[in-house]
Amino acid sequence: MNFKKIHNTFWEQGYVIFEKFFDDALMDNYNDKILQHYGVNPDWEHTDEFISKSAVEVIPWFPYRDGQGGFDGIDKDKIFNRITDALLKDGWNNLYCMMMFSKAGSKGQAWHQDCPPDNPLKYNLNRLVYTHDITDETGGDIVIMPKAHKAGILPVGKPHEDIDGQLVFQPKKGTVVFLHGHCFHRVMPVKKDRISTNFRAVPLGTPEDITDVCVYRNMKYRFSTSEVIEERS
Ligand SMILES: O=C(O)CCC(=O)C(=O)O
Ligand SMILES: [Fe+2]
Repeated sequence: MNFKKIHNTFWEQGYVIFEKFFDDALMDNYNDKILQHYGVNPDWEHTDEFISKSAVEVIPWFPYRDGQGGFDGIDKDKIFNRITDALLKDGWNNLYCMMMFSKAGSKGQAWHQDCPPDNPLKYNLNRLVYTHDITDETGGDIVIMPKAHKAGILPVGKPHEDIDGQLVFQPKKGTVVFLHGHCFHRVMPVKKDRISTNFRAVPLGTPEDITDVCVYRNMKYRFSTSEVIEERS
């Protein structure tokens, strides 16, 4: 693996993608485990105000916070973590591991930045791992605006509207996407139940609550208090 090239691609584009990174058996095992957690008809955890205003429909689960863990096949993978070393050269910590579930027929996730981009040195690194194929049938493509980690704040606009230059991806089982938290991204509407997993990391010295405030095109939202902290128009 050419870690220097990976580093350069990530820092130029704001993301870097690896296909077939994890093997099918591990992904199937984790996919089943996640589905079992959610059960067949999970309830939304966010407030109705958040869901309607943000155009985000996703139910998060933090398995390591529940003391269940159980995803070390990803979390402790040597190459996965060596790539992280290469991206965050001055050291890093795990932030948290978050599983995400979106029901068939739901909106996906509107354009956002995972944290405000006020300080370019304060950000989260998404390490997204896909445990099942994303296809035309499933919907839920991930859309990324390349280089937007250097573009300042996400422009005001309609939550799901296309942005010139956006790239649409359908990650397959075992794909890993390393994505800068300031890089604009969204998830297209979901046609079949969708799972994604995120083993978030942060550079050393980043506050633990870095992702508490998320930037959308129409607002900034604080998850810990479930409130819109700024309307954007
Ligand atoms: O589920 C995805 O593909 C992306 C989710 C996302 O926006 C995130 O984890 O920050
Ligand atoms: Fe995100």
